[in-house]
Amino acid sequence: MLTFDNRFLRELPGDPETSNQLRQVYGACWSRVMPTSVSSPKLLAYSHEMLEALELSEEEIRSPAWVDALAGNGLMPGMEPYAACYGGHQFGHWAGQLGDGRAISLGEVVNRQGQRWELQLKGAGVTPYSRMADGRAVLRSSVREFLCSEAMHHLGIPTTRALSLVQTGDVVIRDMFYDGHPQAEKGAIVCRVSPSFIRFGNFEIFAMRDDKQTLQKLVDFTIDRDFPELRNYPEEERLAEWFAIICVRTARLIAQWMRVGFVHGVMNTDNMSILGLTIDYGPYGWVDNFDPGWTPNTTDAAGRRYCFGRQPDIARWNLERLAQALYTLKPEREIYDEGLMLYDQAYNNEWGAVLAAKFGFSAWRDEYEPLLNEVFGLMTQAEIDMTEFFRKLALVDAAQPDLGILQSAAYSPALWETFKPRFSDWLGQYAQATLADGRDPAERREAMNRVNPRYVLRNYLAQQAIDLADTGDTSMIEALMDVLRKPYDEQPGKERFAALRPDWARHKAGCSMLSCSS
Ligand SMILES: Nc1ncnc2c1ncn2[C@@H]1O[C@H](COP(=O)(O)OP(=O)(O)OP(=O)(O)O)[C@@H](O)[C@H]1O
Ligand SMILES: [Mg+2]
Repeated sequence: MLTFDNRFLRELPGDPETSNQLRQVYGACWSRVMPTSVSSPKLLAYSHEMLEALELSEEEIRSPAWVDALAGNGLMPGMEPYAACYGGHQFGHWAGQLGDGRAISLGEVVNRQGQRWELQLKGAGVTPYSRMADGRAVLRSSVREFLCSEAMHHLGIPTTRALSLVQTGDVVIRDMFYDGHPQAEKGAIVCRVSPSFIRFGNFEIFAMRDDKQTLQKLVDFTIDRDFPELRNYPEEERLAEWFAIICVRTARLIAQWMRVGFVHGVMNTDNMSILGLTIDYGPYGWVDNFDPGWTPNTTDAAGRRYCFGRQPDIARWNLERLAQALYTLKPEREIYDEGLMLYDQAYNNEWGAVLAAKFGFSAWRDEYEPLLNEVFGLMTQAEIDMTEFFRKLALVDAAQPDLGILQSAAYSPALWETFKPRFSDWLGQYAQATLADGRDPAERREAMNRVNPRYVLRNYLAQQAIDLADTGDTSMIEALMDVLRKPYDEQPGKERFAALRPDWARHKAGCSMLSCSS
């Protein structure tokens, strides 16, 4: 049996109304709301690692009572469902009240080690924050959220987690491309888990409404619950230090996304975690052929606001919005200028370290910059697979560099032929720099393989798992969970999960273009 300690609900002001009727909620951080029941829940998958963290057994999670709870059909003792109130800047514009429109928190579990894990259903029915939508999620987007949450964790990237994936037995109507062709899809619910689901937007909403009292309460609460290192910090300096920590954590997060080629797809401020975790796996994607301009999100295709290469700038822009909100409490510009400067610094340091590690250098040196810019440009023009390129680069012998090793990362034989001479020049310079660095070759290779994953959740792989799951076959979900558990290991026999995007997937929906309709 789990121990619940629902601090968010207990310590923060709430909405007195308990119906799920659509409304603007003022002066409250949450609204109590019951999940809407579903017709025939079926547990499709669960995370063993998350079970362990929660101290739950497989037997328990498979039990009818737990499956019901994970589907929104019942509650386990201690659960007190609620939806949080938040706002957000979407695509650069203030969007007003958003809130958990289809996410419903069940409560905060504290395990025997004292770790706090909030459980949250995504797709559990309408809440006061559902706006025009149905509170539900489709199987395809739920499979993607479930798999990627755990894959990111195994890659060592800060993220919200996923405990379970449940099919509801009900259909959900979605117009996937917003082109007037709505279709019935299978409904599903993911149970997400995180120490905190608080977003930048939770603070913004109160600042925008000039509700300083609630904002102050939320800030104090967040620091106390989620930033215990600041509890004994002198009160006058606490807010500044807190903002600085958020900036640094965000910088680290984004540098890690860039390291593995993860593109979030919708970096609105309501999708930015105060803890610097990856949150909201919607129209995200993994870079196949390296391209800083690539965005997986069809809604973003024209402006490319959230494309791969802009993520560091967008994160900073989002931090500026958080600063703006906190300014209403403490109007001292220096606090925020200092924090944002720390963001720039932390990002540059972290990114330098990431680049050095990816290319196998013992440390970052500014003189590497032109060399790396050159190869990034070549990779973009020649359509080179990012993941494969870095794994193969580790095999290059700096004493006798052989360009042939890298060829398997090329999508187009014709482009490879065209760019071969330039790659060859580049490889010569890179080999020189590697020799000058003087690292032991075996150590270099091993270190590179610890930061350059062999296996990532390639978009087409997730789509294959979805297509099978849609027929009732969850074997590929299992297979992917298994291989992505050790993303940096070679895993003989699993090579197919490292294969480059096949041609059929190049422009297929779900494989290179993702819709926000989920
Ligand atoms: N089907 C839906 N029903 C109700 N509200 C929705 C639905 N889809 C999205 N929303 C709400 O729209 C807002 C923005 O959507 P966004 O796509 O960022 O979120 P999301 O994918 O639902 O969730 P989260 O950020 O919780 O992972 C949020 O307030 C979200 O709760
Ligand atoms: Mg969201």
